[in-house]
Order: sequence, then structure tokens, then C-alpha cells
Amino acid sequence: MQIAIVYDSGYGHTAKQAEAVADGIRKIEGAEVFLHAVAEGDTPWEKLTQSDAIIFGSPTYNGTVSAGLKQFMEESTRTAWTPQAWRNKIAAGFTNSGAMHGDKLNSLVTIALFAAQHGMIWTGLDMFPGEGNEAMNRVGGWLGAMAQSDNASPEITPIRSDLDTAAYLGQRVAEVTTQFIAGRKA
Ligand SMILES: Cc1cc2nc3c(=O)[nH]c(=O)nc-3n(C[C@H](O)[C@H](O)[C@H](O)COP(=O)(O)O)c2cc1C
Repeated sequence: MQIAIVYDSGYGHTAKQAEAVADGIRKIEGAEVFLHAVAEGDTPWEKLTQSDAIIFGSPTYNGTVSAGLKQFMEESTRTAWTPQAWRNKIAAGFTNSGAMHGDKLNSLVTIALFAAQHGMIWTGLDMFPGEGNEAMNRVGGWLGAMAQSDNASPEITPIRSDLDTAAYLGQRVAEVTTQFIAGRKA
């Protein structure tokens, strides 16, 4: 089982979140993960087509996904949407922003809508909102993993609970994908 993480990160916070998602995926036996930062260019379209799941991540810029992730989305129209190359793959999303709210939900809605347009199957976060900074899902979202950077250095934010929440999403996607593949074989 191969799971891809495609993300953008201008200053390193979303990159940290992406690494946490990858750590969560690796907790599940047989799960292989590869990360692609859209800023690197040379999108590995073939590898994405071969993946069983794709998790998309973006910083929230101006209340939506970054221009870098949007560029990737638009480029996927010809390479993946037209041939329906991602149809029935599992999908999920994560985002982080400076403010606690910061209009992050709109980024996740944008990503989920994008996944739906590709015929993908969305996996949300099955987690009650936590109270306090130590708690998992302290930001309190269900559509995907959210984190707050508080406009601090990526060395100290997102904080541990946000990274653990991201890891939990990665693990959940790996579990759901395992079940999905098993069901398809049966
Ligand atoms: C162009 C730009 C727009 C931003 N817009 C928002 C916003 O709408 N809401 C918010 O809470 N933070 C906003 N921020 C702050 C970023 O979301 C925050 O610094 C985030 O952690 C950056 O992630 P990155 O290091 O992965 O790029 C913005 C930052 C930039 C550079």
C-alpha cells in the first residue's frame, strides 16, 4: 500500500505537519509513504497514479489554499482529472494557519471539493474536539487535520498536540486504505 502526501509550505509549518502525517501512516504495517512538496516542481504524476491514497496539505493563505497548491490542483486537470486517474483513491487533507481560526475550514473545504471532483473518497477526522493546548484536535475540526502556527517559528509550532492530530489523520487514512484494498480483493 502506497500513500502519497502532496503539500505546499512557504515557511516550514505545513512541512512539519506533513512529516507528522507521514509518521502516522508509517505506524500501519505495510504502509509506504512518499512526500512531495509542490515547490520542488516536477510533480511525480506517475507515482501519484500508483498510490492507493493521496493526502493534500496546504497552509491557509488569505483564507484558502496557497497559490502553490492551487497551481498543482490546476495542473492535475490534464494529467489526472481527464483520465480519471485518481478515481476511487482515498483522500484526506490538512492545513495550518497563523490564527486559531484563521478561516482554515475554507482550505479544507477547497481540498475536499477538489478530491470529490477527482472521484476520490474523503476521509475526515473521527475525533471529538479537545480542550486545552495539550489536547488532540484542540482546534476542533472534523473535515481534516488543523493546526495553528501562531506566526511563531516552525521550530516551535505547530505544537505537539497539533502534530499528533496530524499523525492520527495519517494513521486513520492508512487504516481505511488497508480496509478498502482488502474489500476490493474480496
Ligand atoms: C500570504 C499569506 C496569507 C496568510 N493568510 C492567513 C489567513 O488567512 N489566516 C491565518 O490565520 N493566517 C494566515 N497566514 C499565516 C499562515 O497561515 C501561517 O504563517 C502558516 O503557519 C504558514 O504555513 P507555512 O509555513 O507552511 O507556509 C498567512 C500567511 C501568508 C504568508
